[in-house]
Amino acid sequence: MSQVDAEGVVDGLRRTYISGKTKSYEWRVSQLKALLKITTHHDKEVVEALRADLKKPEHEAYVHEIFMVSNACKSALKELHQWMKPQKVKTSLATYPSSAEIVSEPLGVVLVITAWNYPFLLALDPMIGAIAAGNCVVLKPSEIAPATSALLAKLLNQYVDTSAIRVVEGAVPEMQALLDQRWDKIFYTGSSKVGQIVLSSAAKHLTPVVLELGGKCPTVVDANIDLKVAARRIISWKWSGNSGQTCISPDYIITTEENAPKLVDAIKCELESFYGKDPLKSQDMSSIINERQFERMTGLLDDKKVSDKIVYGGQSDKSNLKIAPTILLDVSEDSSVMSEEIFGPLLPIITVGKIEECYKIIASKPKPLAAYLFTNDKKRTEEFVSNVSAGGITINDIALHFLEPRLPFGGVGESGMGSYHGKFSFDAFSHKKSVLKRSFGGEVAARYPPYAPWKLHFMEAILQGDIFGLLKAWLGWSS
Ligand SMILES: NC(=O)c1ccc[n+]([C@@H]2O[C@H](COP(=O)([O-])OP(=O)(O)OC[C@H]3O[C@@H](n4cnc5c(N)ncnc54)[C@H](O)[C@@H]3O)[C@@H](O)[C@H]2O)c1
Repeated sequence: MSQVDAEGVVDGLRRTYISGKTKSYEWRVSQLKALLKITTHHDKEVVEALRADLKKPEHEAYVHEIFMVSNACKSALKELHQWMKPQKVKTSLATYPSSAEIVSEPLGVVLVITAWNYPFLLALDPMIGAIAAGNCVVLKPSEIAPATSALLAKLLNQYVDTSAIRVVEGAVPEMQALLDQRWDKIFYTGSSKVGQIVLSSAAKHLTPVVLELGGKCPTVVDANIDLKVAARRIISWKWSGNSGQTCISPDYIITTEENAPKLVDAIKCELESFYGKDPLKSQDMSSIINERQFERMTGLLDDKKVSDKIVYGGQSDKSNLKIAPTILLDVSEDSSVMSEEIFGPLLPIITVGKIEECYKIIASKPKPLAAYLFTNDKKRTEEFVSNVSAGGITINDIALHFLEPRLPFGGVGESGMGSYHGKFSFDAFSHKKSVLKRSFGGEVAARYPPYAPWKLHFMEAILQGDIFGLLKAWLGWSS
């Protein structure tokens, strides 16, 4: 796509937006229903595309992507009317007599850029918010998941109103052409490195952004818990979560020296019950997305600082781009596996004397997208929630805050800015317009010149909502 093509796409959408078509409730509902149809009429094709891109098991394709998109559509369809309603707010003495409301208005023409790891979900989930809020949208899927990118382009062209919703496939040149345009919002999911490129391009036009980035998500495992349940839940969003290629997968574990061997045994035992003795042959685990990521992952294991720390797994099969679930015990803090986001099937365990030492380790790294704690101790839970700054937290499970549509999903610090899901998606793509209405009554002479001391006292009392002060000023008393 050339610069001129990108300009053409945006100009076309801007004309549609100005026509006012996308603002109506009916248009929004029709487009959300079209997205829902994609999930119900073409689910098998989506499963096939995800298998081609990631060897994603059918179960994960449905649970982590297709059902998530259809649920988000259904909940937007159910709640849209309510979301669109102006929200009445109380007014103060300063504006008396008046009424006030917050009106949600669409932003205009928005760009949604997505990552490859959940290429169906991460494309359509933000789009649901953008459409519900009444915007025109360009979707740029990830070229690194080409089968899903092509399917999204085909299905969206077939189902949605292409005068308002467009898909632009491609890689860096297409991204650059798109980023050179003026947008009313950019919603980006991906790495921090590209997030910086997006943010600096957006700055040229003062375009607001949502950045959904990654980071190293810590998982703290306390003593005296049900280790079998904890192990199963950790596995479910580490290896069963796209082979660890998930932004909210546990990146590393912190536990006590005493607890570590028991935890390792529990994870090993559950891994074997899930994937058998030769996990490389299991059909229930995704592959690594491509050779570049495969080499990066095996490179992390070849690091001298970690190669003798493998206590489970470590096998790989380049021809199938598979890496076995791998546990590393007591890796050094300055190894690459502990300094960069792993985003794959390796799980380092850091041991400490006392569990409270976890706070220092977590705080020594950039703020993560998610943090997890397994404990039976209520005080420890409160302490963790108060001490750990993260995009979101789940206690005694992994990633479940992501599934809860009434919770905002997003990062903090280096893990991102802004949030979405449910009503938060609608809000992410809306401007909250303040509207105050008055009649011609309620004139107050103190507002206007010629100014006088009593007028100043009067205005001070009005702005502070001080009725007694108002009376004093009115009657000419000074304090
Ligand atoms: N917060 C979340 O919801 C979330 C979800 C999934 C992934 N992630 C994060 O995303 C990262 C992995 O995703 P990724 O590798 O697809 O990200 P990426 O940043 O490489 O790619 C994302 C998008 O940026 C484009 N892009 C790539 N290089 C570019 C460049 N030089 N200039 C302009 N555009 C470019 C790609 O075409 C793609 O559409 C991980 O860090 C992960 O934690 C975050």
